[in-house]
Amino acid sequence: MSEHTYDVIVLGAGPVGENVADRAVQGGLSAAIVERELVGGECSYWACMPTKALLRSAAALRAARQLPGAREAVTGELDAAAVLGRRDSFASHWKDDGQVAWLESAGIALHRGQGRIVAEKTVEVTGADGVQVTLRARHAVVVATGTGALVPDLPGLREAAPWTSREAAAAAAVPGRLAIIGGGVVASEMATAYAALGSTVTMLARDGVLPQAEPFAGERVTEALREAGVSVRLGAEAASVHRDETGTVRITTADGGQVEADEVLVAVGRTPNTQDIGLGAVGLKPGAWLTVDDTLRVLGADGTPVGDGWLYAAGDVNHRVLLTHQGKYQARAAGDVIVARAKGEAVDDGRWGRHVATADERAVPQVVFTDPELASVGLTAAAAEAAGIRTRVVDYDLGAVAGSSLHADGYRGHARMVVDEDRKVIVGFTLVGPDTAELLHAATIAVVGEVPLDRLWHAVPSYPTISEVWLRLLETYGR
Ligand SMILES: Cc1cc2nc3c(=O)[nH]c(=O)nc-3n(C[C@H](O)[C@H](O)[C@H](O)COP(=O)(O)OP(=O)(O)OC[C@H]3O[C@@H](n4cnc5c(N)ncnc54)[C@H](O)[C@@H]3O)c2cc1C
Ligand SMILES: NC(=O)c1ccc[n+]([C@@H]2O[C@H](COP(=O)([O-])OP(=O)(O)OC[C@H]3O[C@@H](n4cnc5c(N)ncnc54)[C@H](O)[C@@H]3O)[C@@H](O)[C@H]2O)c1
Repeated sequence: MSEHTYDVIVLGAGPVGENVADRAVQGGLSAAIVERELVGGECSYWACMPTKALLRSAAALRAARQLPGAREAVTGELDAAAVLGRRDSFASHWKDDGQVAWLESAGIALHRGQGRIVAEKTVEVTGADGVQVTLRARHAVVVATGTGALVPDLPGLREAAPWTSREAAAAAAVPGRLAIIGGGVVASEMATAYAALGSTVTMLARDGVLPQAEPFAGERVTEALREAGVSVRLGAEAASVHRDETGTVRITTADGGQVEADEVLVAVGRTPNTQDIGLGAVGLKPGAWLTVDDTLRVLGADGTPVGDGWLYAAGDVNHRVLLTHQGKYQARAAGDVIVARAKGEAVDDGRWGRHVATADERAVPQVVFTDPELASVGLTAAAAEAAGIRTRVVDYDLGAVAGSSLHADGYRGHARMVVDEDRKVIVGFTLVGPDTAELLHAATIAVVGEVPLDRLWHAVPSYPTISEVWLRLLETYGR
């Protein structure tokens, strides 16, 4: 068995693993990455990129149809085959040559195969051909193995060969009827996409639509999905699933109802890829989420770093935030702190320090690419109150802003800012409305920068943009 030694070994070449390795190399260390499927991970081939490609053309068509002049120029229907074709190219046709070339240019070694931790700072890689290689780390091993779709133990579900987010993202054809179990982010985005592509979509949203968001956002998205022809069944719970010999899937709901479909998508959350990575060798439970400290070191059952602190976990697998951008943010902190510790340099682990992922706690931005989009950062009003913050909630009708009415006829949307009354800073901001995604970063800066409200009066939004909602919210709050 061949052996190699590197300063840092990263398990998983998703967006997070790639970024940890890159930071380590940029800091002067050597790094290797282990990948069992495609370099680029879930995000590139089965998640962020292909799903957003599935959604984008329909959003552009809707935008054109809301404007006289443009509307008349758009006479046809959405070309589903062309959308799927564009999606294929955004998934790089499920080939990772481009990302492998990037790894090479970044000076990161690649070992293909399943990586398992077999001892302290030691990883064994088993290639598809069964050949094993041993990798030893001088300083750190980083687990960035991400997640897979959670398939619940519903009678008949597995036998019915359900779609997970992977099949929904990579489908070669649009099913006539699509049933979706779940009401979260994947369910809402895929209901939006497939309804636009021509499927008859039924959504069984047991816990509501986008229940983690501000309630007005979930309500508006529900309304829009229904306007788009989706049957949204709030509170409906799938009890059993059966696919018959003709291929038709029948879902029986807890209240005895039935839904028929050609495919059923299960979108009820994620499970960590930690089942077969050797966690038992370091006293951790296989299949569990990895708990980390603020510098992303994995903690054992006693709450202290595993070993002398050589094991790190970043991205989805640590369950802090399951978003690519936030995982990459953790990766920058983890890569840099590994370098600092390796060189004996000071660790900057205070709040908002270089080596911690402080924003994970209360300043996470997210865009849900439904139509209308939901863009949010920080805490909802309910979460802020639950955290003991004395809040004031300020709402504004996004459609009443001059820039919105210019943007699209009949523009509908809503904005909310949640103010910490003791500190007079914004702790949460939510926008729901067409094309709000690109407005979000201003709010992220305000939340992370803890910009005082009285200073925000001097941040003047351009006229006539949708961003003028900032001024309207401040006026509603009062000076
Ligand atoms: C349908 C869908 C859409 C999404 N859209 C967005 C979006 O628009 N924006 C956003 O920010 N987030 C989105 N997300 C979330 C995003 O995909 C994840 O947060 C992100 O992929 C996490 O990156 P990661 O590197 O931690 O893990 P992953 O991307 O899952 O990468 C982990 C890698 O590790 C490899 N691996 C696992 N185990 C081993 C092992 N033992 N040995 C070797 N290799 C291993 C895997 O093959 C994989 O390549 C979406 C998720 C889904 C499901
Ligand atoms: N645009 C984006 O940022 C984007 C897009 C897609 C996914 N993601 C991320 O990927 C992750 C996974 O998304 P997801 O939609 O699978 O998870 P999720 O946590 O967003 O939603 C899962 C939903 O399923 C419900 N649920 C759980 N068990 C159920 C059951 N047995 N029956 C019916 N409903 C059940 C939950 O109440 C929840 O609302 C999320 O953390 C999300 O942030 C992000």
